[in-house]
Amino acid sequence: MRQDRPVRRTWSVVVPVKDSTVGKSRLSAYADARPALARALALDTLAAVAACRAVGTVVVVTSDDTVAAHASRVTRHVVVPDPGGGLDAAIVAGLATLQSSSGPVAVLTADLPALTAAELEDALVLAEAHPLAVVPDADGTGTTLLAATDVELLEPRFGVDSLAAHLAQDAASLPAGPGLRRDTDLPEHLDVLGPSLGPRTTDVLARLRVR
Ligand SMILES: Nc1nc2c(ncn2[C@@H]2O[C@H](COP(=O)(O)OP(=O)(O)OP(=O)(O)O)[C@@H](O)[C@H]2O)c(=O)[nH]1
Ligand SMILES: C=C(OP(=O)(O)O)C(=O)O
Repeated sequence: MRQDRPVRRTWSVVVPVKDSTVGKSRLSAYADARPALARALALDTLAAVAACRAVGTVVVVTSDDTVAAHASRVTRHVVVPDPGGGLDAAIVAGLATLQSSSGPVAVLTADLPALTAAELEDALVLAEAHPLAVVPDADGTGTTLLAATDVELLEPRFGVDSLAAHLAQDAASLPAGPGLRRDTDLPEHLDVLGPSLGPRTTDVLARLRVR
């Protein structure tokens, strides 16, 4: 039973969130609702992270005012301004706030609206056994979680074909639940997740339906 299992290690988790006014451009089929949807994806992801027993500090790297305001109100959350320069630069800025003494560190993308705290805990417990570990996205080419037992071991190579790049660093590939694997880049990814979507994403999509 997961609830009875003691959590052995507490992870710091870095979550990069692109400004919703420009992020999730591949969801442009949602037209003027895309920014609200991008924000909802991030807030549903962050809710699961905040509820995860294996997570201590959460570092949110963003220039999105709404997401930053939300994160700054949550205990154990730190907001780091997005330095510009893209995803890996944002992650590196988040990692720079942590030290070796911080313990194990993971990077999680913010487009996982069906993620559950239990799925994240399971992956982090598995990751304890490896210096570096990766969770492949549902397409089998990207990365949703990159985890290291020490911050010094983390060299993010997110973007196109990031799974191959992280495996080339000798990251162990971890099994994971569907909410942790299905990043939502395209409208059909939201359709696949359907009833598993978090409440904020579900709400945005429901409002669109009654328009
Ligand atoms: N802080 C920050 N986060 C980023 C940046 N680029 C991507 N991200 C985040 O990284 C995660 C994965 O990136 P993508 O799926 O490519 O997201 P995206 O760039 O918003 O989406 P597209 O415009 O459709 O490519 C998402 O949660 C984004 O919010 C960036 O430049 N800065
Ligand atoms: C950022 C990534 O991919 P995507 O743009 O497909 O979400 C990634 O998998 O590293």
